[in-house]
Amino acid sequence: MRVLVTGGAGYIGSVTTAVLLEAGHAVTVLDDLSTGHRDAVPAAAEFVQADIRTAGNVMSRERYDAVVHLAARSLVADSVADPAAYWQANVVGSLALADAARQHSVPRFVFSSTAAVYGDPTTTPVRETAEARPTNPYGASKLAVDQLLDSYARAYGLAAVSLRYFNVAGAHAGLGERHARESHLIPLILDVAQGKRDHIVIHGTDWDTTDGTCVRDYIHVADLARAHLLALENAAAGKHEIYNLGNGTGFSVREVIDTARLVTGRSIPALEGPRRPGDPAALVASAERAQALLGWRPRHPELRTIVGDAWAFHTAKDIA
Ligand SMILES: NC(=O)c1ccc[n+]([C@@H]2O[C@H](COP(=O)([O-])OP(=O)(O)OC[C@H]3O[C@@H](n4cnc5c(N)ncnc54)[C@H](O)[C@@H]3O)[C@@H](O)[C@H]2O)c1
Ligand SMILES: O=c1ccn([C@@H]2O[C@H](COP(=O)(O)OP(=O)(O)O[C@H]3O[C@H](CO)[C@H](O)[C@H](O)[C@H]3O)[C@@H](O)[C@H]2O)c(=O)[nH]1
Repeated sequence: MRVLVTGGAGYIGSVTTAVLLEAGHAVTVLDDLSTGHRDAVPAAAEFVQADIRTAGNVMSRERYDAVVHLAARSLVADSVADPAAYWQANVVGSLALADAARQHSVPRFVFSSTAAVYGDPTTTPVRETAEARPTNPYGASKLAVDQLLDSYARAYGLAAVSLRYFNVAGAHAGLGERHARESHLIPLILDVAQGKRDHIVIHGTDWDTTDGTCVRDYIHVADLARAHLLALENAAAGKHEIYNLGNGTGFSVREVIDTARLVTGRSIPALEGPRRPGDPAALVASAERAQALLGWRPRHPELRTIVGDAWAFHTAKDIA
């Protein structure tokens, strides 16, 4: 397939591009480089620096079999402070992209949705049938696009898939997480291990969890990228499928810090801070649907491997 990957210069998009290329697909990356890096785009991919709202230009030059849409603004706290930017980039941008795909008869569309659409779920592990009640504009903007794709599949025959990622971490093929403004737990912990930050602040120790800190389901970025490949290959015309993607095991913030201490052999000082507004106590995926319908099986489910691969990338990027 010839695939247009939006956000392919970003963390998950670059790894997904690498995995699509490894599988023999041809890839064009469309990215405005707002948070991504030109040197993260695998050499075998074509690169176009542009906003998703202008994707029609790229589609009029070449026929695509699929769009894999990862480009977005994705910082929860940011979305609370500046919701207009999130509705604009994530909803207006995705609408323009979906309309361009429709106009240019691109049959398949795979979208990066998020566990954040579930808000603070009442049952765990979270299935796709759980009620979607996002607690911030970021999650709401992603849910709006899920709904948009659902209606486009029904009305226009689009083969659409929303992949609801839980907490993505790790590295693959020399590609990993390097955001100028980092908010994610694992890269921040590894910065502390490297001595770039003095300590990690634990956001709340009074949650209703085993050790009082928040619990999350960490998924290896290579496993997630493979899910995109399977989603593309299994997408069916006129249908919108939703898949939760995680390992089905939750780790507390303290457990993640302990794992990073083991993996890195560094002490990693941790301070206890207040809760971060908008955080749910626990988010653990049921990925049974992806396993049953896509045949997806995580190859790297161990937290130690996920943190170890992130650490290898984290240390290598300084040498390069
Ligand atoms: N990282 C996670 O744990 C996680 C979890 C759930 C969902 N997601 C979703 O996965 C996707 C990728 O996340 P990531 O962590 O790789 O983020 P990232 O910031 O590393 O990548 C996003 C990429 O999109 C590009 N981009 C942003 N707005 C654009 C626009 N208007 N036009 C063109 N390009 C644009 C950026 O330059 C960047 O390269 C996002 O949609 C995010 O919401 C991420
Ligand atoms: O310095 C930190 C950073 C994070 N945390 C805690 O670590 C856990 C993980 O936090 P992340 O910021 O790494 O990720 P989130 O769980 O906030 O992820 C949410 O936001 C992501 C986008 O940023 C994805 O969309 C994801 O699906 C959604 O659940 C949370 O309990 C958070 O409070 C800390 O204790 N200290």
